[in-house]
This record gives sequence, C-alpha cells and structure tokens, in this order.
Amino acid sequence: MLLKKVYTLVFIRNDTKILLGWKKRGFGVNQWNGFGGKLEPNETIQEAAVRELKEECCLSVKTADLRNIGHLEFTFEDDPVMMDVRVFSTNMYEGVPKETEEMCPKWFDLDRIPFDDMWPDDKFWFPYMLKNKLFYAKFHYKGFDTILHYNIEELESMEDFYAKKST
Ligand SMILES: Nc1ncnc2c1[nH]c(=O)n2[C@H]1C[C@H](O)[C@@H](COP(=O)(O)OP(=O)(O)OP(=O)(O)O)O1
Repeated sequence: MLLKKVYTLVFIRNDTKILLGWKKRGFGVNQWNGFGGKLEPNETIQEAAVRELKEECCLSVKTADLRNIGHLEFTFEDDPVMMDVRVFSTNMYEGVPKETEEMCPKWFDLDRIPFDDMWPDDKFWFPYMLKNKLFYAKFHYKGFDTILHYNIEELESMEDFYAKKST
C-alpha cells in the first residue's frame, strides 16, 4: 500500500516569463523548479503554498490569487511513499524575488525553459501549464533520473477531478 505525502508547487508567471528557483539543498538539489514543499501541521494546502513561496524566494501571494492548475503524483521503485504534488500558478504577487538559503530565483522566457537542468518529468507536463491547460500526471521513477512509465491527461476542472478522486 502507498503512503501519500502532499506537497505544493507554485509558479509565478506572466505571458512571457516564468520565475524558477535553483534548489540549493535537499530534495531536487541543483535543479530549477517552482517553489514549494511539504505541509506543516494544521495548514491548508493553499496556506502551505503561500508560506513556502515566501520562505523560498521572499514573494507574497494571497491564497485567493493562487490558481490550482494541476496534480502530479510521483512514485519510486521500492519506495512505499507516493508524492502528491498540488501545482499552483499566479501572476499576482508582492515583493521582489530574493535568494534565500534554499533557492536562488531567476526569470526565464517561456520559450527558454532550462529543461536539461530540471526534473526529467517537467518537460512532459510544462507544455500543459504553458498552454493554460489543467493536467493530471503520474510518473514512476527508478532512482531520481529514470522515468519507467508515466501517464498524463488534460482535465476540464480541478474541482471535478478532486471530487471524483475522493469518492
Ligand atoms: N519530479 C518533480 N517534478 C517537479 N517538482 C517536483 C518533483 N518532485 C518534487 O518533490 N517536486 C517539488 C515538490 C515540492 O515543491 C518540492 C520538494 O519539496 P521539499 O523541498 O522536499 O519540501 P520542503 O518542505 O521545502 O523541504 P525541507 O524544508 O524540509 O527541506 O519539489
């Protein structure tokens, strides 16, 4: 049986650029990614997303301005934990991105995303995000570099997706 662990992943973007952070430590170190992490006790997923963004690059967002745009599930060979990652996007934020102990933020043109220095799965689902499509994707890894199999689908509505998932 898989044990589920929930994570957040936030992308700040506009029509031409996206903010990514170079992970300086921990899981996914030395790669570009969005901003996010695990939930703390008694925190909603949106509250965790806001907190992690602030902690990792000093930007402030309101929970109401976060749009849930996708759901990712990661499993790993011989590991009973499934990572359940809730993906959010917004272009409404306050502050200026700043380097922290965990991440070094940088803006990228949408047509110059550094996929070679990102998680291998990102190249599969970023195109959905960049076309403003909602998505649900599952990746099964051997180690952290090899995707053994994956599935990705476009969703009509995140609310309907989670309603169906909980039944
Ligand atoms: N494969 C893949 N693609 C894209 N994004 C991710 C992955 N795997 C991932 O874990 N992620 C995302 C999900 C989260 O946003 C981070 C990982 O969070 P992590 O840094 O481990 O959580 P924190 O709570 O910040 O960790 P510590 O502060 O305890 O170190 O990457």
